[in-house]
Amino acid sequence: MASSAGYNKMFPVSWTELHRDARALAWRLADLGPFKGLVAITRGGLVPAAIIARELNLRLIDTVCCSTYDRMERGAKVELLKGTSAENDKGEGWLIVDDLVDTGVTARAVRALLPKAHFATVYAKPAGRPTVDSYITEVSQDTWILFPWDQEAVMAKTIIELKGSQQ
Ligand SMILES: O=P(O)(O)OC[C@H]1O[C@H](OP(=O)(O)OP(=O)(O)O)[C@H](O)[C@@H]1O
Ligand code: HPA
Ligand SMILES: [Mg+2]
Repeated sequence: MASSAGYNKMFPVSWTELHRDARALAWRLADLGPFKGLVAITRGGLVPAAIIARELNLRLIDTVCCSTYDRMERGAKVELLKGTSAENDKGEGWLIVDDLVDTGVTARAVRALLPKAHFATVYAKPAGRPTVDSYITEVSQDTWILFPWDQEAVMAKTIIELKGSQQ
């Protein structure tokens, strides 16, 4: 059964902010390498991975393909759709990149495949924080991080309309 984690705040992230935060993560990772290559966790890890690979001059990029959430609903388990050749050496010397860690279930599943890799996310929530090695920005557990690829421009409600809908 799917479970909803009770998100009641939105933290919208723009393309510019995501680029800045991914570059800040790359600065931190630059002192921890060199890495053999980078494993991006699809799909959310793909954009930060491209930015970080550029900054660290990594050309060897692989993916672990998995699916945990359907929109804002968490599924019963992490579905692993594709692994990586980095598993041959348990991920030693590899960098894993994802957009965020929330509950940590995705990170734990990928760590089981690549226990020796360095796991980095741009954003982290408290429950998942212990499962990653590096991150840049922490947000509270009841916050949904709204990535730029999940946003569209719409006409905002006025304050009077918003107040009216609360009455
Ligand atoms: O810490 P967790 O509770 O496991 O949540 C974090 C994971 O959930 C999201 O992926 P999602 O399954 O939504 O797929 P997507 O990357 O394709 O959007 C996000 O990109 C992380 O990979
Ligand atoms: O806060 C989030 N934002 C986007 N995707 C997610 N997947 C788990 N938590 C989140
Ligand atoms: Mg993901």
